[in-house]
This record gives sequence, C-alpha cells and structure tokens, in this order.
Amino acid sequence: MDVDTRASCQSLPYSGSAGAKPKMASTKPKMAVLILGFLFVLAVIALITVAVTQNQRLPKNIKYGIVLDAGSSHTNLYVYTWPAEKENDTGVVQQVEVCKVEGPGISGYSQAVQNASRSLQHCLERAQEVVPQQQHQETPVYLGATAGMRLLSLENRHVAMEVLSAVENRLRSSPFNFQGARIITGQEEGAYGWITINYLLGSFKQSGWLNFLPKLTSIKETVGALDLGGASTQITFVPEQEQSESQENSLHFRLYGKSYNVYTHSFLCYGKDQALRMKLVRDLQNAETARLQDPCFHTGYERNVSIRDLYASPCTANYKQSLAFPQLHVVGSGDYQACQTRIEELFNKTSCPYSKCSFNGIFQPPLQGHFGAFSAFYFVMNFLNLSADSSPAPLNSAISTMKNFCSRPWSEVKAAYPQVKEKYLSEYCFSGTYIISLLKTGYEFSLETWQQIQFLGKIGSSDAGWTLGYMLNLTNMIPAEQPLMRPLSHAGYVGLMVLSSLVLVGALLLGWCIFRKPRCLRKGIV
Ligand SMILES: O=P(O)(O)OP(=O)(O)OP(=O)(O)OC[C@H]1O[C@@H](n2cnc3c(O)ncnc32)[C@H](O)[C@@H]1O
Ligand SMILES: [Ca+2]
Repeated sequence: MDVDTRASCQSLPYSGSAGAKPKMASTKPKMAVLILGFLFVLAVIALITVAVTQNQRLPKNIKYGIVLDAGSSHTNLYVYTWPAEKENDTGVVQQVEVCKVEGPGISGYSQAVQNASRSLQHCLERAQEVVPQQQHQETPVYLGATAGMRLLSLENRHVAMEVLSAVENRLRSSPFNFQGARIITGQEEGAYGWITINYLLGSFKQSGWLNFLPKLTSIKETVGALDLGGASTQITFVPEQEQSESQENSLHFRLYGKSYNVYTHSFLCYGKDQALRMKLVRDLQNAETARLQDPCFHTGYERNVSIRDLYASPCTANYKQSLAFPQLHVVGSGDYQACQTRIEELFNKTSCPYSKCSFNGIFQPPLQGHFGAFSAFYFVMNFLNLSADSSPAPLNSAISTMKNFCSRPWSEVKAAYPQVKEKYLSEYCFSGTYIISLLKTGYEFSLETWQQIQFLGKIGSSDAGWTLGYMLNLTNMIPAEQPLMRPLSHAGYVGLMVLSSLVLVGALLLGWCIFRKPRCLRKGIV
C-alpha cells in the first residue's frame, strides 16, 4: 500500500458533513494538551540550554609560584603552576620548570658574596620566560637554604647572613613578588619533603564521588620520606604509636580534615658529601703518611684532598689535628666490605636514652609503612640500576651489585660511562655503600622493610623534594579542613541534566502516542 508520509502523522482533519457545526467541547482539551505539551518541550529545551551554557567552564586562570632550593651542593629554581579556582584541591600544583644554577651552592660563595647573587641571573631570566609577563608581579618567589647554609652559619654566622642578604637583594630586584629568603630548619626540610610526596601521590585525598559520606570513603595511608642531600639527610614518617618519646622529633599537622602525628629527624653532616669528609678524617687519624688507601674508591683511582678544606667544615672540625702534609693523597682499593666497615663507624649505636634509637642517641620509633627515597638516594640507586619502578631490588642483590661495582677498576668504569661527570662517577661506590649502611645500620631497615622503599626522582612532572611542600604551606594552599566539594563533577552534572531532559521528552512523546493515538499509529495507516 502506498502511504503519503507527509500527511500520515498529522492530526485528523475535521471531517463532518457540510454545514454541520464543529464540536467545540472536544477541541478545547485537545488545545490545552497541545499548549501544555508545547510549553513542556520549551521548558526542557531551556533546561538543556541552561545546563550546557551556564555551567560551561570559564577560561582557566593559571597561577605561578617560584621556589629556589639553595642546597649545599647547588641551587635549583623551580616554577610551579596551578589553576586558580582549584588551589585548595590536592594534587593540582605541578612543576613546569626546573633550572639548575651553575656553580656551587650559595654557601660556597663565602669568600665572594656578590658572586652568589650573580649566579642566580640565568635561572631568574629563565623563570621570566616561563611565567607570562603580565603575571610576573603577582608571582611569589621564595628561597630556602638548607644544610650548606646551616653549616656556614655555625662556622660564621655573620658571613652566612651576608650571603643570604646578597641573594635576597638579587631576588628583590627581579620582577617577581619576593616573599623571603631564609635558612630552613632540618625539621622543616623533613616535614615539607613528606608533604610534597604525599600531596603528589594523592595520599591526602579522602575524596571520590561519595565525598558527602566521609565515613564510607577510604582514607589512604601516607608514605614516609627519605631525603639524602650533600650535607644532611632527613627521615620522616607517621609511626604506629601516636605518642612520641621525643618532642623535638614530633610534628602535628591537620590537612584536608585529618590529623597526622609525624616523626621527623634531620641529621646534619650525614648528607653524602659531608659523610665522605667525616670518613676521610677518621681514616686520617691512623694515617702516618699523606697516602691513604681507600676501599670506597675504585682501584686505579687517585685524588688529592686539601687538608685545610677537609677540616674546614663543622662536621670535621672536632677531629682536627696538625699534620705534616698539606694534601692527602687518596688511592682507591675498591673493596665494598672494607668500605662498609669504615662507613659504619660513622653511626654510633652505643647508647640510646629512649626505648628505640636510630643512631647517635637519636629517638626513632619503629619504621612504619612505605617510604619514598629521593634526592641522592635516587640519583645513586638509579645509576646503579637498583631503583626499579615498583619495588627496589632486594637488599641482598643491592649488596652484591655494590660488591661487583666497587671491585671494577677505575679505567674500566671510566670507559663504560664516558658521559657521566667524573666527580659523581668516582663516588658511586662510596655513595651506594653509604646509602645501604645508612638505611640498614643507621635507620635499621631489614630485608623485609627494605622492600617498602621506593627510590623516586619525580612524581608525575614534579621533582620529589621539600620545595613544593614549602610553597603549598606558605601560600596557604593546604587547608586544615576538607574543602566543600560538589558531589558531581562538571561533566557529570551536564550529562545528568541532558539525560534527564531527554528522558522527560521521551516520556512525553510516548504518553502522547499512547493516549492521544495520532492517526499514524492507527491500524491500517502504518
Ligand atoms: O640538601 P642539602 O644537604 O643541602 O644538599 P643538596 O640539596 O645540595 O643536595 P642534592 O640533593 O642536590 O644532591 C645530593 C648529592 O647528590 C649529588 N648529586 C647530584 N646529582 C647527582 C647525580 O646525578 N649523580 C650522583 N650524585 C649526584 C650532589 O652533588 C650532592 O652531593
Ligand atoms: Ca636538598
């Protein structure tokens, strides 16, 4: 049968006999339904339009922040960025730039203070390129100096302040919003490192779409932080026992609506450069000649060390003795076991005034949970291929790797890694052995708990370190209480609005078809 599709779905035309009056009573409700239906469809269209247009994302307002990490070995400048409207969310701040300042750390400029400020020039220019010009003035810049400056301050407070004010003047004259340059404490360094990695790993997040039911959301465990610098090392974690035996090692935080009792300790002089100095000074005590055979360097490796420089640090000053020779001639013998024995003498385990200590009589509660180990922990273990992504090589294989690496002659090592800086390459045997001793003997990681350590350099695009946590704290970006959040995301909200509107339209059409039975649905027409 041929059907005229154009006419088939129209309402039935009036078909009474000529001259008969139309039935007004039956058309009135029809009209009312039509008008109501029309208004309903209009309302649904308006609803969808409002959902889509009104709830549209505004163009992103990006903010920037700059932190300079004035470490003992060198200075790094970090540029962070985050969307302004989300600044209280966890995990939204990202590192977009790291610039390594040429030359030594600022504490190395004690003899030529103005050079410390000049050294920052290149990285400040780089930051001016990364941050859009119209935002320079509103972008905060902070400088935090760590163990190198702590040591210089102990040695000569006046010179340390001179260095600090020279870099401060340089930062003040930059187009950014200078917020301060100071020496941070070891406690702060440990705490901010812990905040950084847990912020980046999302450990503070107690969210999910069930935000409004906090009891049901899972609260993640935090991860401990292990930082190894050139002049100090930090250990920070949440112990099982809430009560601490030593107040100076305990910190309390309230972050995103949860309280944390954190243990932290910073060992000044136990960064890897100062630890090497302390070891050499101890070795020197028994030396009769200027030649020192050192098992922590490869056979065939030789290095001259100035005696004056060696004793110039507060870490070694107590061992000062007058020697007949101005230089120490270090000759490598590449023996892991002997090296480890010498290094372990640096950890005094003889007395502990608490129920439990790490070393040097410092309180440390039993290790708890997973740990992220960064800075030199990562540089060294990564070079030695001992920093697998998920869990590290077992302690025993780390030890055999070290035995094997230390025993390789220097000529062979140098030829195998021509692209690696000689200063770093020559010290990987010492550094790897030191890391194992510090973790195993110092902090008492066992074969089992060693597996809980993850050596990490970056988390996402951000370096693991104290700088991000420092900035988050100073810009008040970590709220004490969980910020109120909408139960649905933007996309979820728009989707749900559109879906409900479509369901309403569908229901209306279906109702129309069933109850009004337009001609098209009548038997014989379709
Ligand atoms: O925290 P402080 O103690 O002030 O020191 P820092 O901040 O300068 O210390 P880093 O973490 O930057 O570096 C720690 C040590 O690792 C060394 N280092 C840096 N990059 C390295 C690499 O690629 N391989 C080996 N060692 C490296 C560096 O010279 C330091 O001795
Ligand atoms: Ca550091």
